[in-house]
Amino acid sequence: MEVMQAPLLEALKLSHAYPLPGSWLQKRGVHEVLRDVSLRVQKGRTLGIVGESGSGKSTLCRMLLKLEQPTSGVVRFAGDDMRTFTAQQRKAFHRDVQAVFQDPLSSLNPRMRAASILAEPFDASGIRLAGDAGRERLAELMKLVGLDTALLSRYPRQLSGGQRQRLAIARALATEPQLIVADEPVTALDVSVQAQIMNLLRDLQDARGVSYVFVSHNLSMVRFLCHDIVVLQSGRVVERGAVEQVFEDPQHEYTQLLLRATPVPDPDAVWGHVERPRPLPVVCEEVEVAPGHFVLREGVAHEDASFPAGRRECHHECVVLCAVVDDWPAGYREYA
Ligand SMILES: Nc1ncnc2c1ncn2[C@@H]1O[C@H](COP(=O)(O)OP(=O)(O)OP(=O)(O)O)[C@@H](O)[C@H]1O
Repeated sequence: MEVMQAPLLEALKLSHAYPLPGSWLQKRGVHEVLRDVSLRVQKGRTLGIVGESGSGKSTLCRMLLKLEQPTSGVVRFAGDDMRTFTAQQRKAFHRDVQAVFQDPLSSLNPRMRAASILAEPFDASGIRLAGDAGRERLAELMKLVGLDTALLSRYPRQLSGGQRQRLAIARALATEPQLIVADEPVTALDVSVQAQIMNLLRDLQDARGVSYVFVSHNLSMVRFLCHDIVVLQSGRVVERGAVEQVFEDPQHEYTQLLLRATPVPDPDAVWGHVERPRPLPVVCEEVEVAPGHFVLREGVAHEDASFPAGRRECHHECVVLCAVVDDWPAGYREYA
């Protein structure tokens, strides 16, 4: 049985398909990106989403952030179905759920100084920041993410990559959100800065009880930060459960493959080998192999009109993470 604590955010059987080029008029052909994805984010906990490039992680994040509509399925925040949000619920949602993306240069307005970037979420929530109290609030945010207040007058391009991502995190924290969806927040950073940002995220969670959805290719980081994990292959959840349980006893061969490709601090290990996962069977069903630990297994065939006719296997280019770990920073062992 799954732990029955009311989730902060819940996705139920989310599917998403993009129309193939030229298909609007002809009404045929879709690129199915996600299929029947279910997940839960608990209060004060972190859910990791992993999977190869193109498996649908960012699309899933956009749907959780209400930036994109699923083709079918439901997302609930604090028990409320996003499809039927009132204007007031929508406003509260955009205050309570924030995002941090991979590339802060493209997510931060290049024409705004750091102070205006941090003040923006307050404006959007109708909170007036003025005078000393306003300056103090911005200084508090900067301090929270370990940035010097002198940087408030800088433009994003005048900050280092690590400083920019700290600023993006500060902006996400401005409205005191309950959930931050972080889509590969450290991937674009120098490896030595990655550990600092990972520690910052964890400290912020300890201090503020914020929940995270954390997307990463790096399973060591997922193990460091996340409590629960969802493994995506070709847009389907092949395994989900508590991080420790899934890492200690991975049941799906794709999860096993990802874990084999994860760097471990073993100087004798040979890295750089790429293993390709087998395509998912056409018919699958989710099985609970241990309490709260779910695995996608080959299921019994049945007619499914919504599935593109003739499709037999995943059409993504499935390339598994290839870990080249010559230059791991000294802090790496903290993740292991
Ligand atoms: N707007 C779009 N229109 C059509 N196809 C799209 C669109 N956005 C994404 N896709 C396709 O959906 C699939 C999933 O993309 P997505 O970006 O969600 O994957 P991902 O797991 O986040 O990949 P990565 O790890 O490389 O960021 C890909 O095949 C991608 O080409």
